[in-house]
Amino acid sequence: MKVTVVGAGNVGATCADVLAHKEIANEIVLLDIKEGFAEGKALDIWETSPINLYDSRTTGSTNDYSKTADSDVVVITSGLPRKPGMSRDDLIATNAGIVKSVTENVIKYSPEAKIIIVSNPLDVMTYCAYLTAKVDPSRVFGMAGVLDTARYRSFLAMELNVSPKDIQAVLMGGHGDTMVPLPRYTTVGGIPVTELIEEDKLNEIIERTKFGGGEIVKLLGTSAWYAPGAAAAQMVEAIVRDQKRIFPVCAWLQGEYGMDNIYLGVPVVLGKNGIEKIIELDLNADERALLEESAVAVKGVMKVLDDMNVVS
Ligand SMILES: NC(=O)c1ccc[n+]([C@@H]2O[C@H](COP(=O)([O-])OP(=O)(O)OC[C@H]3O[C@@H](n4cnc5c(N)ncnc54)[C@H](O)[C@@H]3O)[C@@H](O)[C@H]2O)c1
Ligand SMILES: O=C(O)C[C@H](O)C(=O)O
Repeated sequence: MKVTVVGAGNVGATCADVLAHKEIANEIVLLDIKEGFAEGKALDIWETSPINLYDSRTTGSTNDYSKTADSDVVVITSGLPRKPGMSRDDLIATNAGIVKSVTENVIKYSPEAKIIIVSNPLDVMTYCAYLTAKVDPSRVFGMAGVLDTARYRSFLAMELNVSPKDIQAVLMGGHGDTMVPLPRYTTVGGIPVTELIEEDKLNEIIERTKFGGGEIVKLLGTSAWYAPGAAAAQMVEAIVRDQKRIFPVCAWLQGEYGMDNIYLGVPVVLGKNGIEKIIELDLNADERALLEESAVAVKGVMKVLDDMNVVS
């Protein structure tokens, strides 16, 4: 299996490292526009192979997409990260052009690839890649929910002093402050979370999750990379190993949840064909209202992209 990661910065290099270390693909290509950057990162990752005992091969390329040819999966992480005081949506002006040109090259050299978008603003950059790639939306989707639920689960594990492995959760909506964690669908070792934690404490954790990206930006001066890189790699693994994992993924909705023509985070089955099924939960009125609010926010930014006329 061949996997390309575009953008050899913090998230892209971390993703490539996890893919290699876990032998998720035997051929990993890291590509960046900055001269020598991807080659350097790829070489550094490859030099961990005798220590970490794996044989997946990681190579780098400075903007030469012929090296990425016939990739099975491509992860797009190229673009600016936000700085303190910025919202993810503030990145649209720069990142839309980057995601568009990268997607054109990706699809030219790997016409059959499944494409996972990571660049922000996530839902709208996924929409941008979909408009550019002009392929079935089951093959173009975004990584956000795996990260957002990981944050939620890790905070719950800290609070309850239990293993994060035993916490299952679903989170829906856009990858922004309007994301929708769903306590009704959160369990700890099969026990509904609401039986283990006070409502106030749970609400605090939900709020922390919604602003989890911003919490890291404030601490680091740039955005997170360990959890995002690992989350993207976990999605790649589900595809290349045809695992049929159920993950919250930014997917193109055409009637699901009563919504049309919008990229939004929903639970899906992820396997060798990309998004193999969108799972429709029976949301209650409050949950539906939150999802609709999130969809309005995403639609607003999609319109900004449409008005920019970046993608024809
Ligand atoms: N979806 C998520 O949950 C999530 C999580 C973390 C970060 N992000 C986003 O991912 C993106 C990358 O974050 P980062 O921390 O890795 O940033 P970074 O600055 O460390 O890396 C970005 C890389 O993209 C490269 N790049 C820029 N234009 C390019 C082009 N045209 N072709 C190829 N490479 C190009 C840059 O040279 C740089 O190396 C940001 O937009 C960030 O907001 C999303
Ligand atoms: O917060 C950011 O800007 C990056 C990313 O979307 C995240 O949630 O970590």
